[in-house]
Amino acid sequence: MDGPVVSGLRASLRVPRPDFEVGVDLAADPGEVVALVGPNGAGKSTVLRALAGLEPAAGGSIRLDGRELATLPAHRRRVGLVFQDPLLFPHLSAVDNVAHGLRSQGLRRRAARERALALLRRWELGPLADRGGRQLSGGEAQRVALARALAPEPDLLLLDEPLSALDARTRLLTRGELAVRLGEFAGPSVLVTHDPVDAAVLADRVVVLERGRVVQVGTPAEVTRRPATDYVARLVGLNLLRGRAEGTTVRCPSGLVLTVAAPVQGPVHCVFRPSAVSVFASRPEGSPRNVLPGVLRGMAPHGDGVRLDVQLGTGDRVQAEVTPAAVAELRLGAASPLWLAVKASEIQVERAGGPI
Ligand SMILES: Nc1ncnc2c1ncn2[C@@H]1O[C@H](COP(=O)(O)OP(=O)(O)OP(=O)(O)O)[C@@H](O)[C@H]1O
Repeated sequence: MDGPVVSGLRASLRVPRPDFEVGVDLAADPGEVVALVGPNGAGKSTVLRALAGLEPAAGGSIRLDGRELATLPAHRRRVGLVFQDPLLFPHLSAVDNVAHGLRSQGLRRRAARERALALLRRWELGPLADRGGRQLSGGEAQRVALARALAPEPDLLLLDEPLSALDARTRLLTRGELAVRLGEFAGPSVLVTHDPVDAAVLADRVVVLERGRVVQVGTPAEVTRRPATDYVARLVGLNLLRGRAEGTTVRCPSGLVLTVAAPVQGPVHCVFRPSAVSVFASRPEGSPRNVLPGVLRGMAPHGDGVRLDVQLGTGDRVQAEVTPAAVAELRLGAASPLWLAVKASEIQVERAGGPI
């Protein structure tokens, strides 16, 4: 007898590659965003392509809301796909690109166009609707590609480096929009990325792959605090604090208040590198920076420096990176009280998807 239907994605994949076999178990609940990260050639795209049905798997299963996808051809899997290249049809307008996916589901031309247009308008992309694929900027094209993937209301969304072809400013804006869309999407999403900020800001859970194997799974905060390998430590070594912005003030649920350089409104993630955190034994004087009292909870070598795990008075955890000489000078030991300082200009502010 079959067991109860498990909603979400439960995949167990085996795909042979020239140097190794990709063997990955992957789970994603409805509404959950799982980031697949790892070095070049680790097998991330292979996993995504196997889920989509674009790569023949040697074995295993892909269960989505209790349905078995592994035996279905790609077009019957109800999977939305977004790649690094938006891959829009250049001879079709933005609205017809979005309508294309709906038509392949059997919707008539007019109905598909109407639904596509309604979606573009809802996403404030209405003014782009009649532009051809070639008349869109990289960021615009990627937003239209996301609309095309989500318009048919897929059961699973797969994104392969969706932001990596964009320049830094466009990436920031598009990432904010993606965060909102992922927050609205009811199904599971799997996101392949090289960018630790993407993983930190967009993902509920991070799965780290190395040479075709899962080496770590956890929330961005867990993986940051206890990286399983040096690669993971380098990749995810970022501080991430969620809060609500009003101008240049960000208030976190813990009571922590941060000052940032650029004014924003609404739910945000504040991201900063451990190397941007200065550490003092006593409160630094006359500084316009964020000055935060805390207690040392852990210390580990990291490259040429030392990574400190500090618990703030508000309970939030912050990683700081200092030189071994500074550790000696500050006389740091277990539970040492200390002060952290972070310049407002060092804090990258990213729009978050959900309410805070
Ligand atoms: N179509 C293919 N046939 C055979 N081997 C492939 C194929 N595509 C990729 N490979 C090899 O499989 C391994 C995994 O590649 P894959 O593209 O999945 O890695 P990745 O983690 O996505 O890498 P990157 O971050 O560089 O995109 C690599 O060794 C790659 O050279």
